[in-house]
Amino acid sequence: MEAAFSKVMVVKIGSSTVTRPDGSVDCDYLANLARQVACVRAQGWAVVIVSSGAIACGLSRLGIERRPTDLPSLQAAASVGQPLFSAAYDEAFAAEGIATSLVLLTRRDTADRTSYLHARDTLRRLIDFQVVPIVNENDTVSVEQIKFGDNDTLGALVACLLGADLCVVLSDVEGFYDANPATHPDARLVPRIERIDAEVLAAAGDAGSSKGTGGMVTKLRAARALAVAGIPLVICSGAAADPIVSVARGDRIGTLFPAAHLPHEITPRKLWIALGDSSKGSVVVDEGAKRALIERGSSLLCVGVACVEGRFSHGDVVDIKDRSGYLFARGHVAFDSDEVELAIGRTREELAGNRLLKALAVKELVHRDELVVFE
Ligand SMILES: Nc1ncnc2c1ncn2[C@@H]1O[C@H](COP(=O)(O)OP(=O)(O)O)[C@@H](O)[C@H]1O
Ligand SMILES: N[C@@H](CCC(=O)OP(=O)(O)O)C(=O)O
Repeated sequence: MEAAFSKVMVVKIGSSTVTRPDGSVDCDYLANLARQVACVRAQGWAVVIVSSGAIACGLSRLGIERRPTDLPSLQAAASVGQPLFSAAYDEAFAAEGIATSLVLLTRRDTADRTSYLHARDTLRRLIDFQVVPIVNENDTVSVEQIKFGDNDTLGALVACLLGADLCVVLSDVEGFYDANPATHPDARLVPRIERIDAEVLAAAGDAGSSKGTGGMVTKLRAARALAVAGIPLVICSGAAADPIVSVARGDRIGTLFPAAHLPHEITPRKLWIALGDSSKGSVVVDEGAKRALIERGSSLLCVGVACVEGRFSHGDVVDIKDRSGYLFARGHVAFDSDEVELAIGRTREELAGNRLLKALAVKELVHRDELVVFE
């Protein structure tokens, strides 16, 4: 089949944007969305949509006004809402002559590299078939501890998976503000963020509505992974006039997070490490280790560890933070947390001189090939 598209855009749409205040599917919004997608497709963009809203829609259909807090109720609501959503998407896009498909993913799928690559191949083939895939988390079977929970991470993951050219997050705010606008009425929109540092992260708050789940925190985490992946991200209001068409045209709306120009190459496998699985704990490192990872692209050794948080096992993904709690890297660990704790406070020589602890001195805790640095 002849390639119909030259670029790929992933559009993430939040629950508040795509549902009415009562939680039902906003069919007028979907009709407008389909028209915009048809417009950018005609300009060569393949579009993949990551849409939230199944839970809100299911609760509305079940007549449940207050969002439950227990997982089975939310999962049951998603099971009711997802087919309603899929049907509404299909109808809206069919009016533009566009076929849609449903792709439901869980962390379990994306944490496993083989399943992750299969998801990529399927999405690519759907694009070849000129279908607009509608992606969501498979909430009905997701297990709490390993849920994406928010679709911002899932959107970034899909964009990285496809090596997208652009990711757009349609939210219920105009973009990223220098403080949470829900609690700071004088907060100002920031049109462009070159680097997501600790100060920027500190300005991000939780979701402002009862429907949204991630707020700005998860959007910024997604933005960091996208930046290292070389994929620009725009966060803008889903209620703006034709936001997808505007962003595709290069209009300055919302907040742009441009792609980072890193000195080191980031492989697809590293992007999978950044986003595929949830972290099982954290490793807090000293300044020397932080510099070695960022400036020299070194592996992380146990001697650089100040403390560990949570319990993790060999092969798990962990967050890597500095002493102030600033998360700057992620990677697969080669030791269990109990083993790492044995190394804390000991010099490399002490470890090397101890028959039982020697491995902690010589083997990397996180090998550079298993490490993704967000700086
Ligand atoms: N610094 C910030 N800038 C903008 N919005 C913020 C910020 N901090 C927290 N928020 C909140 O994040 C919300 C958007 O995230 P969320 O509720 O998850 O919506 P969505 O469903 O669009 O993903 C905003 O409505 C706002 O209340
Ligand atoms: N997977 C969930 C979406 C999770 C969620 O609420 O995300 P968001 O509205 O983007 O903050 C659903 O479809 O209801």
